[in-house]
Amino acid sequence: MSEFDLIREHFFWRNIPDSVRISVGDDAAVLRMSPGRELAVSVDTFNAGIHFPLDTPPHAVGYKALAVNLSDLAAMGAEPAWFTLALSMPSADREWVREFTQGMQELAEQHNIFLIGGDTTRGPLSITIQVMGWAEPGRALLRSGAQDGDLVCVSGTLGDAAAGLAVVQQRLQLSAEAAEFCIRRLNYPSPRLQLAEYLRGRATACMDISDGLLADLGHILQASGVGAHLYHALVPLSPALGQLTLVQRLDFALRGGDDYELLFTLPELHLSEVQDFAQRLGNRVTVLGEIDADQAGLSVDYAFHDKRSGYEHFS
Ligand SMILES: Nc1ncnc2c1ncn2[C@@H]1O[C@H](COP(=O)(O)OP(=O)(O)O)[C@@H](O)[C@H]1O
Ligand SMILES: Cc1ncc(C[n+]2csc(CCOP(=O)(O)OP(=O)(O)O)c2C)c(N)n1
Ligand SMILES: [Mg+2]
Repeated sequence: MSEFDLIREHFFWRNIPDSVRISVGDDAAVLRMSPGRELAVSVDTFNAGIHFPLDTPPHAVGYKALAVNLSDLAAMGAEPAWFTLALSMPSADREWVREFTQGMQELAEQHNIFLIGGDTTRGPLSITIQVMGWAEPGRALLRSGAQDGDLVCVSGTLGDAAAGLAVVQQRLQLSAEAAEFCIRRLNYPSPRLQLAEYLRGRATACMDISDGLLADLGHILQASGVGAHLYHALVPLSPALGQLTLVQRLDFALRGGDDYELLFTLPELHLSEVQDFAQRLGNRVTVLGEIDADQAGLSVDYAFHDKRSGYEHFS
């Protein structure tokens, strides 16, 4: 099957939204801008063997490659609009591409984001997605902005995906039920777009957790020029991790990464409304600590056995 057959079969999506004048099939997409709004843009690469195990089902690869990018739009409090897809793969495996596109399209439909173009090449399996979305002028959620006394909050539970990866890589054994839950959390992260929208105008700083809580909270603290105290007993853990030792659980939850939950700072007066809203979405929001402007960096009431704070590509 040729490159162009693949593109025609899988990447020409129907129901083109009004905002797209020219989509897949020309030299560039042409988009209708929305006056009075700001455009949020982010790109992330997803490499086989680095970002996902080689034997990950193609449906999950397509889903997650888009999910991690939608999570960046959520982290900014932006509304998804369009994305481009650069796909490199060793051969034109029609069935593989079909399942990959299905996974991606399922999530794209849920969040109203449309594929407007891309590139298809031969090479090691690698997916690069660029997402674009709308932000209200001056109201995007930034990493800077955390204030003394704000609560440090997180959505969902942490460490499930890292435990799922350890199970897939046969470094960890869990009960069949717990293993299935954690592998699902690894392969099908949920971008927290609705919660993020509610955080606009309430949270003072926000990001998504990709590299691990400690590493990513470090980015908020640095961008905001403040420190924080974190209490390890408050970290939200799913029942699936209940079978692990404390050291294992905290390692996955604090430094494992791949969570794609929201990490944000919140003035205390907004806590109960944010928690109620999260609960209505079937999610939860947990307070892990507080911002302290007089503190240098992060203090955690737990002694780690090494200095790693999260996932880092080049160390
Ligand atoms: N090669 C690059 N060229 C330009 N900017 C980059 C490059 N790599 C990363 N960045 C920028 O550095 C910042 C941090 O990147 P990253 O850690 O990938 O963020 P995230 O975890 O949100 O994906 C982002 O603003 C990103 O756009
Ligand atoms: C095979 C495999 N090894 C390791 C991981 C764990 N992992 C890979 S990348 C990553 C962090 C996120 O990736 P990055 O490229 O840093 O994303 P960004 O921070 O740019 O969003 C994690 C936790 C994985 N998911 N699969
Ligand atoms: Mg990145």
